[in-house]
This record gives sequence, C-alpha cells and structure tokens, in this order.
Amino acid sequence: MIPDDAITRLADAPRLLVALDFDGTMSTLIDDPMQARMHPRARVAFDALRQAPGTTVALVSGRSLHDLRVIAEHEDDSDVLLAGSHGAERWTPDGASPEEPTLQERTVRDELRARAESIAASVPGAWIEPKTFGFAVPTRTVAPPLRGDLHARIDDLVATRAPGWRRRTGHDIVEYAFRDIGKDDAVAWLRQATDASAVLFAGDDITDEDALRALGTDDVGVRVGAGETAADVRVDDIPELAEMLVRLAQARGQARE
Ligand SMILES: O=P(O)(O)OC[C@H]1O[C@H](O[C@H]2O[C@H](CO)[C@@H](O)[C@H](O)[C@H]2O)[C@H](O)[C@@H](O)[C@@H]1O
Repeated sequence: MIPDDAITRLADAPRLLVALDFDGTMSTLIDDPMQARMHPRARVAFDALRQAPGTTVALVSGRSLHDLRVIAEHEDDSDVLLAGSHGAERWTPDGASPEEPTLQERTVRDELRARAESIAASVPGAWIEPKTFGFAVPTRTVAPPLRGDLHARIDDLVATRAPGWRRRTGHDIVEYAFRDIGKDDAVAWLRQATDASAVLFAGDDITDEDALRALGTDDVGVRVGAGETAADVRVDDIPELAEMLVRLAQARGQARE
C-alpha cells in the first residue's frame, strides 16, 4: 500500500532530496554484481524524478564509487549525486571526492584480500569482491551447506589480522571494511549538500536501516521487501517502489503548476 499522505507531504517540500539505494532497490539481485542494471520501471521513475522541479536525486550504495558509476550508467555530466562505499566516496556535479585509503591501509587490505581469496578458492562457487575499503564475501553462488564454514573461516581471518574492521551483513553477502561510515552519514551529507527541506530514502537491506533510522519527521523512509525496518512505508518490490516514485514526480510537477 502506498500512502497518499506521504506523497502529498513530499510533493509540497520546497527542496526534496530523493536518495535511493541501488542493489535490491533500483536493481534486481543477481549472481554477477557487475551485470546489475536499473530495473526498467525503476529507470523510468528515476528519470521522472530528475525532471521534477525542486528535486535532487542521489544514489547511496555500499558499492565502491567506481562500481556504482558503472552499474548505474552514470555519466560525467549527470545531475545525480552519488555516495559510494556507504558514503565514504562521494560524487557531485562539481567533481568526485574519493577518500583514498592510505598506503598502510592498502597494504593490510590487499594482504587480507589475498588470504580471503585463497580460502574462497577452496569452496566451490565462492569468490571475493574487492572494495575500496575492504572486501566482501558474496554467497549467492555457494551451496547453502558450505556458506557457514566459509564465513567462519573469513571471520576468523579478519578477527585475527584486523579486529577493528567493521563487519556488515546483507542479502547473501558479508562485507568487511576499515571505514566505519554508514548510510546515515551519507544522507546527512546529501541533505546538507542539497539544502533539502525533506528527504525520501528507499532501501531493501540491513545497511539501509542506518539511513532509515536517522530520518526526521518531515522525511519519508521506504523499505523495499521483507525484513525488520524503521521505515514508515513498505513496498513489496521494485515495481511498486517505481510506481510510488512516478506518482511523487507527477505530484511535484502539479504542486508547482
Ligand atoms: O548498498 P547497496 O547498493 O544495496 O549495495 C549492497 C551490496 O550490493 C551488491 O550485493 C548485492 O547485489 C548483488 C548483485 O545483485 C548480489 O549478488 C548480492 O547478493 C547482493 O548482496 C554488491 O555486490 C555489494 O558489494 C554491496 O555491498
């Protein structure tokens, strides 16, 4: 159910930020992360919001900024703001502001990643996804009975060699990172950068809950799919979210006629 009062409230905001998670929110989850692209209906809604008056659209993702730009087909002249690596890497039309890992951080990251890769090599279907500030262990291609042991071995590796790294879980994935920044930080930055008077944030996974919990009374949080959530609106799937976003784009146009 898509509540009309949420649409009306956001339609009247002087400056609206629409901040959207990517995987599972704008794009269907698939086995090969770099093949992910926006769902066609999500793309229509996304483009409609970009045209809506007084509205800024942003993507907020756990992906590295580089990978996010590839899968979102984000061009250099885009008006869409990006927060990659949960907000540690940022892009605005004025330029990117990637926070580079230090030489020491890169050395530790590369050593742990190589060790994780040799563990993954012994498990059919397992692989390690490189990330700017660490790495992830996706398991969609690993048989369920093998996943527990794989995660336990890599948990042990990280706990021993880099106990300060942050561990996050998501849909069929565990991520380890040496930057402790969350999507709440990303949305706070975007809110300030766009001087937004209201925010719509939509996401489907545990890391999105950081942003959803941090929203204010003038904002609207949307959870896509099942799971415990701090969002005030839940939609079943990406097409239902897309329908809501199209209605919002239309309502913002009408509010300014
Ligand atoms: O914050 P997000 O944009 O939702 O990114 C979270 C993770 O997304 C990707 O993994 C998820 O999507 C994959 C492709 O559909 C899927 O194979 C995987 O099971 C999902 O967890 C990405 O690969 C991760 O790096 C992101 O952290």
